[in-house]
Amino acid sequence: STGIVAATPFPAEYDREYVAPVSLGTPAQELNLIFDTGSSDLWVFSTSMPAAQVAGQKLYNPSGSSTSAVLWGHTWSIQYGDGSRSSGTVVNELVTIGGISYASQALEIANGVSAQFSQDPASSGLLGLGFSILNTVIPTSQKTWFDNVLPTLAAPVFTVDLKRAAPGTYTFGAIDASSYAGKIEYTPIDNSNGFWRLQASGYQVGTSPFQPTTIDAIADTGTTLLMLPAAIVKAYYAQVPGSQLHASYGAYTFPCSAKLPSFTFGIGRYRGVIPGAFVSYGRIDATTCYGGIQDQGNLPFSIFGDILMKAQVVVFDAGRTRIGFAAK
Ligand SMILES: O=C(Cc1ccccc1)Nn1cnc2ccccc21
Repeated sequence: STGIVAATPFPAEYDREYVAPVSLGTPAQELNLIFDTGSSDLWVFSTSMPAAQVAGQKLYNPSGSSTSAVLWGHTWSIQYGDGSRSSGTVVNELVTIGGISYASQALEIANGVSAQFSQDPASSGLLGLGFSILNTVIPTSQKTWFDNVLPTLAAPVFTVDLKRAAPGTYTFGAIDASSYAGKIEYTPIDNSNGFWRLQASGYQVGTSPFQPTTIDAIADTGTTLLMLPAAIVKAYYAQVPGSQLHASYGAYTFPCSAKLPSFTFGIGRYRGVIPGAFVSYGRIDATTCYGGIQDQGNLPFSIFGDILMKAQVVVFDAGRTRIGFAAK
């Protein structure tokens, strides 16, 4: 089988996150979830949550589904890199994405979420697309929806085609040859820590010479920005007049009037180009804009988040434990 769903950015012009529809239970309850290659829990806002933690999100109601079955004695609790968190209990439930169904998917029901999630009306939860070793359910960890449907897919892959301020797609089981230009360049991934972790071959700022250097990064659709080593970030903003490491934000900002250079990353001999305009993450006051490229700080790896993803077609190939990039 193959399946395709639209990936819609929120808020419209900031692309802070991308959500896609997931159908849960019988009769179907459709919720918009963040598809997240940086984690491996499928969790949803639910009717078990305190009203104070809900602000516009659609809630999954297990009692309204004839196919939900409590996974007794199982709980989950997750914390993400930005400190956001959620936790709750587990049911087995019918989960369908783009027409592809799995009848007894471990569906994690939230009975508590942190403010970052409560204050985000666009998302009713997350669909983890990382490796199942990262799943937080105890006492027995559960498989992701992608892991569960993998044997039924026409090809053991999913393709991510996010766009800037416009709906893109997640495709399961296929690669749409009309969605990209040229060839897909693949590189092996190390999934031993549960991430889609790769080594890029270097970078280039604007039209400056390419700098060969190994960049150890995870491909993470759940992260908005492109998080890189301090030296690379410094080299980028050195080419942005008026930019600064803003003391109060602890992040690079620049004058919204600045013309941003492109950012190129290497995958082997392939060069992936992120247009300068994609590096503006948004306005923070009348004249100041927030950079889409930021310092990874003390993280053990870089993070190729949505700022990079939206400039490429990215193939997550579980069959051959590799990731592919193509221009579009
Ligand atoms: O948490 C991160 C970034 C990260 C930091 C440290 C190690 C690995 C990844 N992304 N992310 C992935 N899913 C998310 C969901 C909410 C917030 C951030 C989310």
